[in-house]
Amino acid sequence: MTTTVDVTRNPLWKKASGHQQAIAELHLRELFDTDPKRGTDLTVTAGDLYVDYSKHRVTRETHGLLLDLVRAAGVEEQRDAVFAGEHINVPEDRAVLHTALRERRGATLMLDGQDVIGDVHAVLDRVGAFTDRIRSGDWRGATGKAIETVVSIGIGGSDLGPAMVHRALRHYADGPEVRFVSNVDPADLLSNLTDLDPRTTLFVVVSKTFSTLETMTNAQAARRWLTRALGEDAVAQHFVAVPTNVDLVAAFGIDSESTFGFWEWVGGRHSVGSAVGLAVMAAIGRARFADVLDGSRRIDEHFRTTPLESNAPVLLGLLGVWYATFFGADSRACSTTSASRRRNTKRSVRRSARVQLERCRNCSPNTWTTPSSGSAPTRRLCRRSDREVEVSAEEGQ
Ligand SMILES: O=P(O)(O)OC[C@H]1O[C@H](O)[C@H](O)[C@@H](O)[C@@H]1O
Repeated sequence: MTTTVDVTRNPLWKKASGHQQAIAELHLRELFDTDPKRGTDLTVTAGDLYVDYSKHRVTRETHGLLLDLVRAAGVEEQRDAVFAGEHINVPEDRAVLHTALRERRGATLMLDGQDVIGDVHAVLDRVGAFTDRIRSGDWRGATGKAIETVVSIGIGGSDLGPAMVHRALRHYADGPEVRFVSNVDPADLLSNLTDLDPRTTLFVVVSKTFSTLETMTNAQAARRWLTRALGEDAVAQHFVAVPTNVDLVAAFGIDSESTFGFWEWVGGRHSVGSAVGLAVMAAIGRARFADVLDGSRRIDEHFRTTPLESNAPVLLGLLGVWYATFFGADSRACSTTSASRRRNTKRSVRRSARVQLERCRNCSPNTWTTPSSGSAPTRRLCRRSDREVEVSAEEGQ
């Protein structure tokens, strides 16, 4: 059973707050002058990732203090509870097992009497076989034409994961074109359909409940667009479903053979490793999709087994808490490096902490990301915000 600890009542919290006040005005240059080895020591590796947090506003003392807080908060126990399939989603009384989606074939994890890993691979195999058929042109639409475009309809957790992964991996895409529709404003669907041919279009309706208003409204509109051109019988060849609630799918007219389930114990964007990622698999192929799952598993293993001191997800999470809560930086800008990004960093680093918080007000900052460091929104955020902004840089290719 997992318990929640109010770490803000721990004396360590006050200590961290005092420490923040002591170092808040220090320039990064001073931090390097007093600790020249921080550039190599305040770094960790996780799989292929090299994480350098030496340019952040932390010292070795900050590192130690924050890790003490992590231990006091019981993060290690909570982490182990995640991997063990305990019901850490307390309000919904559910396990949170996205890690099971990338477990190796043959591993075992029993959840409520059911072998979760066996189920995961059975569905991945079906999705793989289906997307192979789409990619090879073996799966035909109602008029006998191969599928050229896959339109994934979903919202929230049933859209964000696949849309993000597809965007990140678009340079590996060698299958049908993939588009994502989530907005209930009909303009979103219509603008995506306007240049498509119903004869070569396949819709993937992704919805855990298969009853979300936005998704079902868009799915019904897409169905009308298709059946107006090809007739009711075409639905079976042009629609597939990714639900947990299989019963509602049949009523929509989607075949059970074209229904790829997922589970109550996975939620949000992390479900992309399941059948929710079907459109991504269609775009990049099952082998590359398996590579994504392998990489995710390596990070899971790192998170599960690496001591907290050099545990990348823990340290990056702590940086978020450090800035958001102790510096009052309620926004985080992530950007690739370049001269203009460096200017933003300097400006942000110069900015002194304006808000001192005694208690956790905002443990999770808003994250602003941009593929190009020259991006106007991030620049504007840094220049106009009267709050601290955490700037993290990702080295461009
Ligand atoms: O997958 P669905 O049941 O269609 O739900 C899709 C989304 O609906 C809402 O936006 C919820 O806030 C999200 O948490 C959920 O991911």
